[in-house]
Amino acid sequence: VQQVDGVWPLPQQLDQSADRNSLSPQRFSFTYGRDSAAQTGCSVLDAAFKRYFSIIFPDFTKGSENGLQYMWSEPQPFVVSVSVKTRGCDGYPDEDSDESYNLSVSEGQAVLRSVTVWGALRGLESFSQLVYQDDYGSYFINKTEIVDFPRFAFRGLLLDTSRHYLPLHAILKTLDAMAYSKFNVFHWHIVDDPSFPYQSRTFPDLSNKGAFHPFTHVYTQSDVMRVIEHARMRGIRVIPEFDSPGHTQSWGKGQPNLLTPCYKGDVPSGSFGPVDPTVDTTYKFMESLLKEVKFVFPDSYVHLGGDEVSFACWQSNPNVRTFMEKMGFGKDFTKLESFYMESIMNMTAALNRTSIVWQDVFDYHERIPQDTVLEIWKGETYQAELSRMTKAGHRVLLSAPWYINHISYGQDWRNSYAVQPQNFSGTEEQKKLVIGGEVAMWGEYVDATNLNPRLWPRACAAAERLWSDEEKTLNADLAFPRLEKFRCELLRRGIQAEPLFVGHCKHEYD
Ligand SMILES: CC(=O)N[C@H]1NC[C@H](CO)[C@H](O)[C@@H]1O
Repeated sequence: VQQVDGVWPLPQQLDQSADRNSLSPQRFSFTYGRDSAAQTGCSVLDAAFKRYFSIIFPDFTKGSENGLQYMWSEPQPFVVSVSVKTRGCDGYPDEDSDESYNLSVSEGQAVLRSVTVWGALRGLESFSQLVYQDDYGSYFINKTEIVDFPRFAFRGLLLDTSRHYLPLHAILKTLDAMAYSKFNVFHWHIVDDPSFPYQSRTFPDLSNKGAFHPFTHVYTQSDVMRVIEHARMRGIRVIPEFDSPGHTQSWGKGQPNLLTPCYKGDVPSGSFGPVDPTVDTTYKFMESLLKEVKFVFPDSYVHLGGDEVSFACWQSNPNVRTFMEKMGFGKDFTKLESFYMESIMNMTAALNRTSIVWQDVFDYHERIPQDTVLEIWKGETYQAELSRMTKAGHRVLLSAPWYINHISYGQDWRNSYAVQPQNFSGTEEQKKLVIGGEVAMWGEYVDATNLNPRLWPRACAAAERLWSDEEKTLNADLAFPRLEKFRCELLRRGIQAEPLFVGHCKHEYD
């Protein structure tokens, strides 16, 4: 059995030898190193030990001697000893979490050392990918040395639960698959024009009237807490996005007088536009909503949106025009958008949260708090945008070339793989302001029936770009066999990942 270079994304340093050890589930265990700051009782790692045991040995349940019969030798014990420098088992991963780890696999044992439990999770994932089976089902692992850490700190994946509702299990399964590729941020684009599935405790009518259905197509507070905890156990941050002032049609169903009434001539047309930025009630509403978001979502970042605001409705409304005059904005509606966005970014800062906004906010030359992160999504000229934004001293996230809701025939993972997020004209300081990137799976044509095959393994290409060393991962042809193997591993783990090209897997999806 020739073992293909075994870990996706590629570790910074991976040395594998041909020496192989047999493993037997009966004699395999994860333990805490004597010098580990985390010991039994560490919620994140106790759960990870169980989870990875069943990932590695899916057909074996502890204590059932009906495991694989050994014809020729008494199984050797194999112990994985995990040592973590700082405890922090009950907290949340954040932008500064150290995810580095070292893994040394030798005869009968593996030693995994990391600074935090989040790094230990990354090491356990790599360890799990090193184990393989021969045709008789016996388990093996080769002698291996790994020194690893992520190239970028922010490695995100966006799901849109407004264009189509995604059942909770689909979100949890996506978090599982994200962890397999070492993604560490779940960008939950939770509401938008078509539906408002988030069940707000402050404004219950938002989902009562704005969801596709008030009972079956909502995320209750306990659903949201389950997502956050499931993510935490995998070292994944959850960053919610409440996108405004555009993309808010569903908000108007449950919150009267929030949206701008559009006019036809000098009478309301009956349709509504972006949030009405001219009335105080709007800012009172947004402040209450953001206060709730702060208490429900522990991450110190919140995404405020700010994309695709159409000015036509504002323009048609006489009250808005009066407001523009009063404020001295003249006919420039980007000034009105800026006024609104600056207000809610300042509200967010006052709530001790850092905001992320789409690039439109920057493109409108708005006054943006220096620590606000800008997310690039417009495909045409993202390199120029990277230069402009980092020149202005902002941290940026690159998503534009990773809008994988766009599909085509053939191996389009190669386009994602070819992206170089720091390949733009700028100083080294500017390059450092690229904190990472994000794969987007917008939901116009996606729901639980096609989410997984559309996401996986195509998202894995960006995962390697965001984790691995740039120089060692320049060649998609060299990556292909590794990604093919990883795709088969995803199938074995129950992720319905579509094929990259012609071929087969030992464990086909069933
Ligand atoms: C920031 C952003 O991407 N805004 C919109 N742009 C097109 C997308 C589909 O590709 C979605 O409709 C999304 O809501």
